[in-house]
Amino acid sequence: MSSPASAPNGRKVGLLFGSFNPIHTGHLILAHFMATHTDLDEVWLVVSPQSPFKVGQELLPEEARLRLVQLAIAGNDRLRALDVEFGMPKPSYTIDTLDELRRRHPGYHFVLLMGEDNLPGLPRWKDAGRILAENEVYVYPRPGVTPTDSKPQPGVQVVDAPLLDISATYIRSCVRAGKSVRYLVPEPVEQQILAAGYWRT
Ligand SMILES: Nc1ncnc2c1ncn2[C@@H]1O[C@H](COP(=O)(O)OP(=O)(O)OP(=O)(O)O)[C@@H](O)[C@H]1O
Ligand SMILES: O=C(O)c1ccc[n+]([C@@H]2O[C@H](COP(=O)([O-])O)[C@@H](O)[C@H]2O)c1
Repeated sequence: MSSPASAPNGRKVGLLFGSFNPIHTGHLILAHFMATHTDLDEVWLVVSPQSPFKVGQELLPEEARLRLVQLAIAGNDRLRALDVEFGMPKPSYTIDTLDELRRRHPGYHFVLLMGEDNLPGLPRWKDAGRILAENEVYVYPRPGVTPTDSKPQPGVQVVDAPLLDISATYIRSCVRAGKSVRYLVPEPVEQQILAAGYWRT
């Protein structure tokens, strides 16, 4: 990946925005891969209280989702969990958070990360033109996305990485059915899901 022109001193940080309902091994492999196989120094996982595209869908409270993210990334000094959107208006518009993070961390060079399934919908995001003009986007491939769904765009790079057919939807369906999610989520996340009775009660 090319070096940024605008990061003379700052660290290059990837931002993975998500509902994380719950975080799973797909997110973790994506985040760690980006932090270690690209020019990024670290990856921050930004927990969104309310995705504009998932209004009305079942969501654990944001604090519970953040806790699961914190449990999942404990001990990985390349990854960090962010609750910056908790105090911002809902739904959670990524352009507003990018502006807020740039205000808070002027020395950092941010890169937007996403799974390939999000790419076709990106033109419909708030201020999509500005998002693409102001940010590099690194995309992790995802099963089920056909190449015609994601047209090449300047500043958008799809990394070459192992496909991970894991989704939060699938994790929730397993938990609801009383099936094990061992290895699909980290062990502390599984324990917390079971202890709290998420999607069971
Ligand atoms: N298995 C995966 N492969 C590649 N990208 C992924 C994968 N799982 C999640 N992502 C990406 O992580 C980001 C956050 O995803 P999100 O929290 O919505 O998880 P999800 O598994 O897609 O959830 P759900 O199944 O509830 O829609 C998005 O950019 C999404 O594309
Ligand atoms: O800013 C937008 O318009 C926008 C539209 C759709 C999704 N997003 C963000 O993208 C992230 C992943 O969204 P989703 O719907 O795949 O969970 C989440 O953080 C959302 O807030 C942002």
